[in-house]
Amino acid sequence: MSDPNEKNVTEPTDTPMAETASTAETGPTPTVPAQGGGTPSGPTRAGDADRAPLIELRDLKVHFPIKSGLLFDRTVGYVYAVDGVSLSIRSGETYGLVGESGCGKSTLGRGLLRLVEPTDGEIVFDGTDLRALKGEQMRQARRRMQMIFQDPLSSLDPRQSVESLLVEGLKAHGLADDKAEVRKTLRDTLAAVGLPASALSKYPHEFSGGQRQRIGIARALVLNPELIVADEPVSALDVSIQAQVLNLMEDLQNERGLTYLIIAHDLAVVRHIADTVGVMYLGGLVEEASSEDIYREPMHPYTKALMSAVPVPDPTVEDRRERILLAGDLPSPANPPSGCRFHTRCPWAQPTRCANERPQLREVVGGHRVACHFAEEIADGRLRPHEVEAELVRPDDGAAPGAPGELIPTP
Ligand SMILES: Nc1ncnc2c1ncn2[C@@H]1O[C@H](COP(=O)(O)OP(=O)(O)OP(=O)(O)O)[C@@H](O)[C@H]1O
Repeated sequence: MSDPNEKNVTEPTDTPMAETASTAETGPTPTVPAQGGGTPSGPTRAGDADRAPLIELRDLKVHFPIKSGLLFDRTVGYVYAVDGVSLSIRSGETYGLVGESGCGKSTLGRGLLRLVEPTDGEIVFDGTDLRALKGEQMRQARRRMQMIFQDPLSSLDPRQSVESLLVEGLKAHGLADDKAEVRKTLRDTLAAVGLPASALSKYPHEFSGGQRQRIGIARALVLNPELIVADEPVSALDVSIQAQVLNLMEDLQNERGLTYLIIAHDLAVVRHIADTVGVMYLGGLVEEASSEDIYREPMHPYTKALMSAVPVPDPTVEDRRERILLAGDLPSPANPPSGCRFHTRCPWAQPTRCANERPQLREVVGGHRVACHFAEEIADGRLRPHEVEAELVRPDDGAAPGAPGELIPTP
């Protein structure tokens, strides 16, 4: 094992090292055998509606108890981090989950993998209810579902070499007995993420941010999973490096038929990589559609607000488009608003119904699901926005972004 402080490494760059690696280090997939069915072979194109769901969440809830008392032995309430989410991800699909910080995205990803124990609901993975699995069965299932974390430096133990980081997972699943095979798997996995075999003897701090994330991806990949949950996989990276890592993820998906749940607060990150996008607000899914549909015509007021905050490269379009500026913070998930959770910030909220009745996620137009009582009326302009706590800036009203614009009273 090499000395972690040894400085005989070339200056890290984010250019994939595969470009300099020998051809022997590129190409083949890991040799760890797949267990169980469900892995599509060869390239897959998501958007293929005929494909069976690889994973389905049914009314998933993750509530964290709030403890009080001297010994923290009294439960005085709950943080409703995920509060009744149903979604399904087809094999080979990329599902992008977006929403403001604190809306429950990470908890959903961790709950799906049972890294936090759900309070209620079902997680059906390749036809099996994961919540019914125990011990060894759950361990076997977990090999098929891996996670990539946001900050590779904090998720990788700095005292472990890359080899040790990668072997760890294989050992945990009893797949590290055949030394020659392990060696080959590690080299192949590194090559797949664009790193040379020489990286095995190095330590995380010897790599740049993009390369560390490649190690994080290799760590997930070494077990030859079918589903990868990537929690903010590029948000710690420079913008120029983000595209490289996202392209790598896309290539790996095409080569291995991977299914992704990609969690991101940045809409631009999921726009090009996701087939389906789900928008979360305060523990619930408020909108879900194909990436194309949701970016072309967001229907839920919250999604409209999120989208309107993303700058458009064309200055003419940028100057003319409508901005919905959400005022106020996300309400506490320990004390969520009644009825529609967004009604306290919604410029289209209507008296009584929005405050009293929680809207279900329902199909409003083909494949486009929206949790809003008034989605149709908002879409066709029958309902106009008004000022509640949000401010609407209309084009041509001379108002600078951030200033209140012309307000249209509710009829
Ligand atoms: N272990 C925990 N115990 C108590 N509350 C928690 C725990 N984990 C998360 N929460 C709370 O659950 C809510 C949702 O958090 P979560 O991290 O899932 O949101 P997020 O959308 O992923 O945001 P971020 O991008 O900031 O992580 C937050 O209010 C958070 O404080």
